[in-house]
Amino acid sequence: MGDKDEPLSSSGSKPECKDKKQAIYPTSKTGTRQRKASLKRHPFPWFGIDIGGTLVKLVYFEPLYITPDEQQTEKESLKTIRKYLTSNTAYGGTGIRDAHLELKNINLQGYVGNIHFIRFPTEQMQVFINMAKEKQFAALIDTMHATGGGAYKFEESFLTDVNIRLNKLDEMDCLLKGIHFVDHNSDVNGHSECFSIQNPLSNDPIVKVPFDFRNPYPYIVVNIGSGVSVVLVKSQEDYSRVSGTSLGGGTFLGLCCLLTGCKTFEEAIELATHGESTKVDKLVSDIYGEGGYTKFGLAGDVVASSFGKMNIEECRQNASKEDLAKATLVTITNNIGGIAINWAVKEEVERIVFVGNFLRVNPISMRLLAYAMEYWSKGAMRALFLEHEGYFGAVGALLGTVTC
Ligand SMILES: Nc1ncnc2c1ncn2[C@@H]1O[C@H](COP(=O)(O)OP(=O)(O)OP(=O)(O)O)[C@@H](O)[C@H]1O
Ligand SMILES: CC(C)(CO)[C@@H](O)C(=O)NCCC(=O)O
Repeated sequence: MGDKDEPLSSSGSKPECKDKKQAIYPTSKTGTRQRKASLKRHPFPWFGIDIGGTLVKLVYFEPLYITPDEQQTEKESLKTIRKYLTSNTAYGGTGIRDAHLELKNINLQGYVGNIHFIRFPTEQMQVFINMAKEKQFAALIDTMHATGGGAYKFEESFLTDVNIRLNKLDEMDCLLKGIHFVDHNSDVNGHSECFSIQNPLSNDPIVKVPFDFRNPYPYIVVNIGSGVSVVLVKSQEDYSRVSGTSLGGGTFLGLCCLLTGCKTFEEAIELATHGESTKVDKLVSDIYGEGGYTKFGLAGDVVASSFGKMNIEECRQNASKEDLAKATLVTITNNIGGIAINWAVKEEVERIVFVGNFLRVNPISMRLLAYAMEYWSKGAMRALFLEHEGYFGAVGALLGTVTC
C-alpha cells in the first residue's frame, strides 16, 4: 500500500475501445481522450453493489485512462482503493475477485476501463461497513448505488457508520439492465456471454453453444439466488415477476449442511458430484416396475418422490453423504426447472435464461435444467445460461451509478 501509482495508461496510449458504437470521445494526437468540458461525471470510484440474502456482489469499474488533469486531482485514497481491488483476488478472509470474469476495455460514459467482479458473504456485511468507515470512503463518494434486499436492510448502517447514502435500485430492474449490458459488451472480450448446452446428459465436459441474445424477447429469466424469482420479460421496458419459490440456492446449501455436515457451497457441490441420487429418491420404476407409467409418459427413471426412500432404515444406511448431497441438488434443481417450464408453456415463451450464483461451479444443475427444458417441451424450448451468473444485479447498480 502507499505505492507510487503509475499513470493509468502505462504507455500513454489509449486502450482500444472495440465497441465502435459506444466510442464517444475522439482521441487527440497525444493520445489524450477528449471529453466534453461540460460533461459532469459521477466521482470515481464507480461501484455497483448487490446485497443479496447470501452473497454480496460488488462490481468495480477501473478506468484505464484518465486525463492528466484528472490524474493530478486524484486523491491518494482513490489510488489505494484501485490498487487494492485490482491487484488482489482475495480480500480479508472471505472476499473473492472472480478474475476469470473480468471484462476488459469496456466503454462506460466515455471512459474505457475494466470491470471487476467481487463477492463476499452477506454475513460479513458489517465487516465491510467497518472497513468503508476506516478507509474513509465518504471522502470520495457520498452516494453508492445499491440493489438487493440488503440495500434496504443496511441503508441505515451505511448512513450512520460510513456517512454514505445508499441509492436503492430495484433488484429486477438491475438484473435485466445488467444482463443486457454484459451480453452486449462481452462481445468486446471476444466471447459469447449467452450459451446453451449441447447433449446435456453426456458424461463429457460441458459443450457450450454460443447463443445470440441480441433480440431475445420474449424470454423468461429464472434468478436462482437464496430464493428464486421468475421474471417474464416481454421487452426492455415491459417485464413482470410472475412467480418465485423459496426452495432455492439457500435451501440446497442449508439442507446439505444439515444432512452432510459440509460447511461451504463448494464442498456441497463436490459431494454431489460423487453421489447417486437414486439411492435416496424413489423413482417411478420403484413404484411401477421397469416399464414406468407409460400412459402418462412417466418413464421408469423419472423421480417419483424426492427423498422417497429415506423412510426405510436400510436405504438410510446405504445412503452416503455424497448421495444425500446429490439428491438435494437434484430435488431443488428439478423443482425450479418444473416451475420454469410451466411458466414458459403458459406464456408461450421459448427462451428460458437461468442465472444466479446457485449455478456457480454447478454443471450438474445446468445439465439437469438444460435436459429438463428440452425433454418436457419436446425440443421446443431452450435453457440458456450466462457466463456472469450472479453478477447482473450489481452491474445494473453500476449502470445506475454512472448514469445518475
Ligand atoms: N461461495 C458461496 N457461498 C455461499 N453460497 C454460494 C456460494 N457460491 C454459490 N452459492 C450459491 O448461490 C446462492 C446465492 O446466490 P445469489 O448470490 O445469486 O443470491 P442472493 O442475492 O444472495 O440471494 P437473493 O437474491 O435471494 O437475495 C447460495 O444460496 C448458494 O446456493
Ligand atoms: C426475496 C427475493 C426476491 C430476494 O432476492 C428472493 O429471495 C426470492 O425471490 N425468493 C422467493 C420468494 C417467493 O416467491 O416465494
